[in-house]
Amino acid sequence: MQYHYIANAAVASSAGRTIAVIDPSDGQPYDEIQRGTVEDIDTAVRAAQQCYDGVWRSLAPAERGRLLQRLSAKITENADELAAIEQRDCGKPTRQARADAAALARYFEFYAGACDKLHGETIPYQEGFSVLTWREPHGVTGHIVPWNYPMQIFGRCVAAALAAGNVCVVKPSEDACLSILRVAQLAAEAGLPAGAINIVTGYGHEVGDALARHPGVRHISFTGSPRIGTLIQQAAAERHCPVTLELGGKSPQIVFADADLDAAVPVIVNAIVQNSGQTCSAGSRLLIDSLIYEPLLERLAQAFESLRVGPAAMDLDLGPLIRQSQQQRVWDFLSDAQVAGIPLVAQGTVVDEAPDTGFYQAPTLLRDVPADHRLAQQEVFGPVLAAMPFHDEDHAVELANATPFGLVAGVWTRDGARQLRMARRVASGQVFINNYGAGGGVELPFGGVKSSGHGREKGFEALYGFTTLKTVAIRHG
Ligand SMILES: NC(=O)C1=CN([C@@H]2O[C@H](COP(=O)(O)OP(=O)(O)OC[C@H]3O[C@@H](n4cnc5c(N)ncnc54)[C@H](O)[C@@H]3O)[C@@H](O)[C@H]2O)C=CC1
Ligand SMILES: O=Cc1ccc(S(=O)(=O)O)cc1
Repeated sequence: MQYHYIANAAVASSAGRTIAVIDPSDGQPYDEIQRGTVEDIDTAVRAAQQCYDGVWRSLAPAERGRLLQRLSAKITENADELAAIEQRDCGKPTRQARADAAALARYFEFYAGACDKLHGETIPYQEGFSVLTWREPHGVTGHIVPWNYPMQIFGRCVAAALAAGNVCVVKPSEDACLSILRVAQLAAEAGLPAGAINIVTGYGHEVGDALARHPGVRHISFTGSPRIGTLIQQAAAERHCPVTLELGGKSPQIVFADADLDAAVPVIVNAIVQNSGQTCSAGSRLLIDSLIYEPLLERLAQAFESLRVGPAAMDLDLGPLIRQSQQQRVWDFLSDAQVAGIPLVAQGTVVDEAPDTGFYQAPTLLRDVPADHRLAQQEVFGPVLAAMPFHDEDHAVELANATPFGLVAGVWTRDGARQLRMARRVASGQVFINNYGAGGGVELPFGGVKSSGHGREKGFEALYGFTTLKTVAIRHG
């Protein structure tokens, strides 16, 4: 049985109700989490505020940094255990689960080093004045985390919020929260004071909504679907609370005829199969120069056909999807493709060892997908790559920008001038030239434009979102 983690202690739901934890590799329940309540959120926010007022706000930034560094070391010491928890909870192949644990440690390491480097400015103003700015924390920050990368997304927002001097209340996904509960225990072992990190589990419409509405929460960071992002922003707007929204995308990989295809093919494949396509920054649209359309599709077909899907512990190319409804969502997209006559180029294989009760989906390559079809417009959040041809650079830009989203783009060309032109013209928060990273390194600011959200996570930039700027104007004499 798992409990909320509030003020460095395990706490049961005030309603005494629980939710089953399902292993996506076989669809069977194996644990229970607390089904939190509005009262549980209130308890957590109060604990956080007490920590902020009592200890956290008066800690020297360098001391905050030491605590975060200690937590990073604890995560590294316990990385195998954390990876094993995440693997079973989310269905991640071993390599991915280990990479996520390493990234979590790296978030705390990076932001530990940033605590004492976040400063304001002095501003030349008028004779007789000194003007300075201070970057002040919001206080209690709320974090609503999805199920696709629980450790990584927890790390990227909570480490930055703490580094900026805030305390955190976290609502992980009801579909995957076990690793986050364990990290909160490690934080206590690392010496973080009671109330600095508080975790309340439960359903989004119950505890997520309560967190977004709580008057004591002064900033919300949310990663998830555009529909829920809108609800969060509306709830926060009631009390003018700032929000950071990371809402996924329909990110294009744009391949010109002069591209190095040997380099591009494995990266294009990985960008859609990593985490079974359940990645906000998945490269889910493939725009191909018509001059190389057929040969590139042939190479990709071979690559897709070699991919194997199976139980997470088998550490194959792909594990299962997170839950049955996500599997159904992918099936619905694929059956729409069939009805629309969109050609299926290639699929990988679900291995015989995969139980029928698990949530498996073979990676699928589709071609000639019309730019206005929902497969080219909406996030599938599964391993489905939609390819389409373009005839020149303007057409490539037009297609790249023809969705409601704008999170990440990949551009493959050897032409230096075109690299820069494309980077300017594509509407997205990140552009990768001749590479593609699922969000890139910890150092690189990450976030979207249009329906992909607003605000930036990661890098130094994230710290600005977790602070508010105070201007102090002193008149002398
Ligand atoms: N950008 C990203 O990384 C993610 C995008 N998605 C997209 O969303 C689709 C649906 O997945 P879901 O799990 O349903 O995403 P979701 O947006 O419902 O869930 C994300 C988080 O929000 C919480 N939540 C749900 N309703 C809420 C509410 N009314 N108030 C406050 N919090 C709430 C959930 O409990 C979870 O912690 C996916 O197929 C994918 O397209 C989902 C997860 C992550
Ligand atoms: O799903 C969105 C997502 C998850 C992880 C990352 S990264 O690992 O920080 O690159 C980026 C986007």
